[in-house]
Amino acid sequence: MTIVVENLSKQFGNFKAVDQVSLEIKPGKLVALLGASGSGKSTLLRLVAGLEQADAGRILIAGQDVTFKSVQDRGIGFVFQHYALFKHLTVRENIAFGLELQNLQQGRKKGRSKAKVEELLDLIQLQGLGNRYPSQLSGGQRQRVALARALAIEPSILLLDEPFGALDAKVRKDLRGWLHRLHTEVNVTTILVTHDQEEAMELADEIVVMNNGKVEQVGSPTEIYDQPASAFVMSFIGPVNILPSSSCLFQGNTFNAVAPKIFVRPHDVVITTQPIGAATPAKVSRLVHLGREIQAELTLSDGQNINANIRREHFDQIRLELEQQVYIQPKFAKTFSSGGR
Ligand SMILES: Nc1ncnc2c1ncn2[C@@H]1O[C@H](COP(=O)(O)OP(=O)(O)OP(=O)(O)O)[C@@H](O)[C@H]1O
Repeated sequence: MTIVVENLSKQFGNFKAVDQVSLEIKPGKLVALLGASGSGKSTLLRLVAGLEQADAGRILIAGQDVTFKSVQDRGIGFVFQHYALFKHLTVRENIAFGLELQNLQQGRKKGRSKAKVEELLDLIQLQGLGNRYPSQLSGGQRQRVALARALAIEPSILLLDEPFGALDAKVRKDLRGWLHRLHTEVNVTTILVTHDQEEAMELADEIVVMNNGKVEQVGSPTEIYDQPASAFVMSFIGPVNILPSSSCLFQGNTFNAVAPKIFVRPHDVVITTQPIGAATPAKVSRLVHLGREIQAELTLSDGQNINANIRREHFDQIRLELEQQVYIQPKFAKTFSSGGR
């Protein structure tokens, strides 16, 4: 179902947590709200859920104005980082919980949930663990059960607030792959709140970058990375060197712009061991081995530091060493008219 948010605002005291946000989320898409802590992501999600009341603006779900509708009337499934499973219920009972409640409300017989619960156990790949209690599961398994519980009522929208936030990096990565497959299968319109840009890049059809309660940019992961709309987006998504335009790196090349700051991605810094063209001399001050890439910290003659990422094969060819003199050139650089806000 399409979700439309129009000029939505929410204040806590004098603090604008969500400030005139407008968005359109297309049916079946997975959209990530990405931003630093305190940027208003969770508040926006809670407004869509109906857990907070907006001060101004409207929320439309499938064309219906739900701004003043209760949580129950919005047909939404939630998974929060700290929204624990019921400890005294088994996995099966946890998944069935919302369904049983629905049966009760709609005057239907119990039992109806059985087949649905088995189907969901299949979907989350925990077929053998239906009779376990939450304390007998790993953190990743618990979050999968939480997702199955949210999906059980066949929500028209799924809202996920840092669903893998408390888990370690390896489990998070596995669950990301799993959530991607699950979303392709059930295809429910989903909003995912995360502060993890890798998670957003990997999972989302579209990313909404938030900053200070406002939307900085909406776009596909590629658009956000390759065509950042602002200095904030460029520095928030992916590593970047931010240098004054007076830096010696830009003398003698076309990147010497009028903007006060110039942004260069570490993989756009070309390193050679011999002087070529307008390349600037620099010294290797640190080498960090990141597996397939090596991060070289280089010091320019004006004392500025700049990071360059070098692919393993290239590194093996040029064989850099600490304190070595090299020559660097930006392959690509970007400026913003606001001057690096
Ligand atoms: N109930 C509340 N009362 C007062 N201030 C609040 C309340 N809820 C949120 N805030 C404030 O609103 C701002 C936005 O909070 P929100 O939780 O939406 O941010 P977030 O981007 O989700 O951050 P995080 O990633 O840390 O969860 C924060 O400064 C927060 O302190």
